[in-house]
Amino acid sequence: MSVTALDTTASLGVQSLILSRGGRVLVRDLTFSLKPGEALVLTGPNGTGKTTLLRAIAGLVRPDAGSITAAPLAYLGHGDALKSAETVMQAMSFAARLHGAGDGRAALEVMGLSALVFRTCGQLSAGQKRRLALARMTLDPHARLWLLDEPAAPLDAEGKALLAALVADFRASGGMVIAATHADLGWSDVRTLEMGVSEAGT
Ligand SMILES: Nc1ncnc2c1ncn2[C@@H]1O[C@H](COP(=O)(O)OP(=O)(O)OP(=O)(O)O)[C@@H](O)[C@H]1O
Repeated sequence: MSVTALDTTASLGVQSLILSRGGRVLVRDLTFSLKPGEALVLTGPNGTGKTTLLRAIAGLVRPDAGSITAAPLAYLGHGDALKSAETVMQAMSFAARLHGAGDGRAALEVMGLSALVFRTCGQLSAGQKRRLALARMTLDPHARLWLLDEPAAPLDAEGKALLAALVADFRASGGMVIAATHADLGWSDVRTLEMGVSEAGT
């Protein structure tokens, strides 16, 4: 098991960022920073670059210009990246072993999935898959920044509350969160960046 001291000084810095896709500039001269414990919610109409910005911060999209300095991060995209034939327990225990984080049962319980450990991922509902993907993401003890793309889209009211609690706990431990969403996530004390209207950050 690996033990790493929590680096609560790690942060995120985005400087003079320009991002374009398909010949269209989506993000023009964006500068912002996040400190430990802070959360930023990306909003805005379809196609305005929320996913692109998250992917750029994750290092999956190359910026046209500018710089991004990010703390160790975990990225959860639109898809849940689960293998249909694996059971819930297999999906969790593989990730748990990878991160030296026990067997993952505690994280399953937090997301209300304890009764489903022997079900295959392919048999889960959309909301159950999302809960599992979120539970699995929490197993990475090194991540100081969570990048969440539409994290609550298939979640019911209870799932949304569990996600909000997960995020609040993570922030309380110095974690940072950026989430793209069309829904009201109900998180307290968040900053908002509306894409496609003003790309000026703080
Ligand atoms: N690989 C690509 N090649 C060309 N254009 C792309 C590519 N990926 C995304 N785009 C375009 O970039 C724009 C921004 O897409 P993005 O997915 O970042 O938007 P979004 O704000 O997350 O949208 P939504 O609210 O629908 O999730 C869209 O017009 C999309 O068609």
